Amino acid sequence: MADAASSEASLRRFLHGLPSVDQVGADARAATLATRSIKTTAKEFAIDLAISMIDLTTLEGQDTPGKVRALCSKAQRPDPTDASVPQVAAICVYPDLVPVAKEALGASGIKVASVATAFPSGRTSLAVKQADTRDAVAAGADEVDMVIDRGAFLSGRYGQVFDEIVAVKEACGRADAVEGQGAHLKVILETGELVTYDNVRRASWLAMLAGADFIKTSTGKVSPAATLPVTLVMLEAVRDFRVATGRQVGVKPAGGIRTSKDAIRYLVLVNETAGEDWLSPDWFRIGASSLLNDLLMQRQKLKTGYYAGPDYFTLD
Ligand SMILES: O=C[C@H](O)COP(=O)(O)O
Repeated sequence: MADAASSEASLRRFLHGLPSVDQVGADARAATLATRSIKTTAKEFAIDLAISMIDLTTLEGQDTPGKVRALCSKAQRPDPTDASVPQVAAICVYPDLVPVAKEALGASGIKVASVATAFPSGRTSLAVKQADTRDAVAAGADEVDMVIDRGAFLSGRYGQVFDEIVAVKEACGRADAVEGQGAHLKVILETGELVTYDNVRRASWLAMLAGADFIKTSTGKVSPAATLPVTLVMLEAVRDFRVATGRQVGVKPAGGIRTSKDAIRYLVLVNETAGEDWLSPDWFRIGASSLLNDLLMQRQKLKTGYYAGPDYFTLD
């Protein structure tokens, strides 16, 4: 395994030596798991678990400190009338808004995740990507969501992608942290641009070999974003990577996940593919800008028997 990362040629040999993904099989398995029904009690549990796994995201050019502060209050008390609703896992913002989120979240325990490395395209020099990352971490980001260079990956320049991830991981280190305790690094594969499931599997392994703490499907800016079959392939990769190396890596589908039904399908997929060890916000996140309200509505329906309607909750 250590050999795999030692040179461009061995990296290529290793990645192309991974078993091919059975695309029809992956699609069929994801579709079958998506039809699995769960009991009401399990649904209540699943909704709260899904809320606790959300990276509540705003990544718009028009974002303002005020919007981020509102999102941070929502992250801490998703339903102000019901203190039993769990808080979300993290707030995900652009780097310049990290200080605002950090201050608003205080000691809540909610993480601040920052996109970096010229998100969403990733098209800039490595020096600028590292500076972008260092800035976000210096401003207090607990987690960094970087994008890989899809152009380099699709051209087969795996060593370049590997080295960039290693360099960004280094930039995640904090001056005041013990070695190995910098910001957590989520590596966005942008699977909607990777063309094949084999590429998704290779990119997952490449990112993990280079030191990713999480692998993430998408920026949310490219279609298709997260899908169940692609997430299935990534969950198989983290499962197999742990068997091979003993190191556990998390998974984050992001983009286009808007309903409780979708969120629960992802949880079933995690349970059936990687296993229970991944069913926690430490190892599975859902990147979403507008999923939370639907989860709150379904939660209230389960508890009271009626829907409160979207106007009852503050905007996502
Ligand atoms: O990382 C999260 C995505 O950017 C959010 O995408 P979404 O707006 O489709 O939920």
